Amino acid sequence: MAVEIKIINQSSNPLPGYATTGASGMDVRAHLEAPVTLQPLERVLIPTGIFMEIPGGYEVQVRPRSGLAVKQGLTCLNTPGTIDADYRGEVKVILINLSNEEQVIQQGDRIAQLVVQKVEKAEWVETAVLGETLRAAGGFGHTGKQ
Ligand SMILES: O=c1ccn([C@H]2C[C@H](O)[C@@H](COP(=O)(O)OP(=O)(O)OP(=O)(O)O)O2)c(=O)[nH]1
Ligand SMILES: [Mg+2]
Repeated sequence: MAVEIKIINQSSNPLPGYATTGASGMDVRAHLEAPVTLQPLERVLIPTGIFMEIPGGYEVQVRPRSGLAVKQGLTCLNTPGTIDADYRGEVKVILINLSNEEQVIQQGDRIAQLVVQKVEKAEWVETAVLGETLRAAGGFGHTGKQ
């Protein structure tokens, strides 16, 4: 499926891109004038230098990269981040350091991945009665119990 995304890259970074032909997400890079250091449990808003025009009916999700998570304890705090189709500001990534050591983000580091998704819009239809199911109101780990 082809989705047109307009990206204005103000940095010297390459455009976000799929690392392999089968990749779901395009890796996106930090756009920094100086390295950013995160103390344990510190969160920071990292600019990417990119702005985009997402077609109506789509969104872009900002997701963490597993390599950063397992090696450095860095993840996106609000995962998946939502880039709305009508957003024209700079895409930013909220990173948090969940390791117990200081972590440094350098200019050009691949900090997250962008996934283009179709968005369905729903309308509420008010009703007094909901359809019955076996699960009913059970949730939050209620299955599999004796
Ligand atoms: O990881 C993210 C999440 C959001 N945004 C930008 C694009 C998005 O369209 C806008 C608003 O995001 P969201 O709806 O998640 O935040 P909010 O707290 O509800 O803010 P708003 O009231 O502006 O919608 O912020 C990012 O750049 N990165
Ligand atoms: Mg919002």
